[in-house]
Amino acid sequence: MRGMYKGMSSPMAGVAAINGIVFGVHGSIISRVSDPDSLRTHFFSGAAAGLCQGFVSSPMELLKTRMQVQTEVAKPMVQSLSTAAHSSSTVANSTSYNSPMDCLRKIVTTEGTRGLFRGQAITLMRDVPGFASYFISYEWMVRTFGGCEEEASTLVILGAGGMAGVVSWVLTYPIDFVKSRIQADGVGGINQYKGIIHCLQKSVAEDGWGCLTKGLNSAIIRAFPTNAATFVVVSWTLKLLGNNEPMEENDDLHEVIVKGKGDKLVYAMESPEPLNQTKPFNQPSYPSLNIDYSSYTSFYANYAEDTILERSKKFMKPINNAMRQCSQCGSQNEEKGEEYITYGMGTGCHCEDTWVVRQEKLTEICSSMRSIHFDRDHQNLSNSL
Ligand SMILES: NC(=[NH2+])NCCC[C@H](N)C(=O)O
Repeated sequence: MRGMYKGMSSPMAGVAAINGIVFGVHGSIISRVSDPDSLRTHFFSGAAAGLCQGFVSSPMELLKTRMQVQTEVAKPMVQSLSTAAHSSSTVANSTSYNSPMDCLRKIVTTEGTRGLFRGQAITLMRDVPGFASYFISYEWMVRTFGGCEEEASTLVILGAGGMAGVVSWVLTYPIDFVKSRIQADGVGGINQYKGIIHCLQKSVAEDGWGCLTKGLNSAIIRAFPTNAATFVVVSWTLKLLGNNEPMEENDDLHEVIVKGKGDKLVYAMESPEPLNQTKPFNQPSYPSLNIDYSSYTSFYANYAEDTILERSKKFMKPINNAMRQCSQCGSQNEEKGEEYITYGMGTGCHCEDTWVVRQEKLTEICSSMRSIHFDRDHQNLSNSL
């Protein structure tokens, strides 16, 4: 049994490093852009993640490919020569590797440092679209089948992650095939292919178009479970680290304001109507808050309402949690953040006390948002604030 896991440690370290880059780059782009929830954002941050990891995965896959082809080509040769010429430097240098490190050393000595980047361009050609399609399809599936990422069940994440891997490999497999041939070529400086196009032409001429999907089945069988597990581990880890927990109110406020969403949220929170209905801006929803809506009109005219809703949902969580239990009658309110936003601050509980606390909170939050907004953009709002 142990033999089946031989040589596992270096690929394992490699996969960890690559996934670290992939999810690190993707996640940090998502958290910095103004529309983190759009599928387009996931597409482009996936592409960027694919680009960054490509510089690590290409040399690593080169070593893997070289280690694998030597088993097919060189080992019998080495074995048959083992008594006579095992020490012969030509054979040892060009074809037989004891370990990935040994392989790396031999590539550098025979092909130079540049040799390590054989197949670099085509790896990027595979991985930029590969990871763009990976993330956009994952995101799309999670939303379609599981509501939103924070609510999606493990089963949905497993399915969406697995399918994202499959989709990305089906789309990029022919490129991967050419990449593998290019990386297997050039051992000891002898080149069969002059470049990507030449390799493609030669392969198709010799083996037919069908060769471009050779091995696709095994790639799919590998991709589903690997990527299902990857996404589950990533989402569990983020949860453990508290990424999806409602943030401290002020952190959340800060985030929202720094990203320039404060004004939108003020509106989102103060609007008692569903945001997708048109509401006359100059009618106060909460007279006690004394907000002059007339000055808001120019601001809200251009807002993408789904963005407001998405952002607000997250923002409302802490408030929601704070308000969930009515302090007067002790009843639990089950509303989701979305409802608070869509229907203003209305809840199932109409206790006077709940209402007062809620309104105080709202006033407090609105005013801190407004004062910061005021700093950012005095021309328009200064009079009303
Ligand atoms: N074609 C791609 N590169 N797709 C991205 C999927 C990457 C994923 N870690 C896998 O190896 O399955």
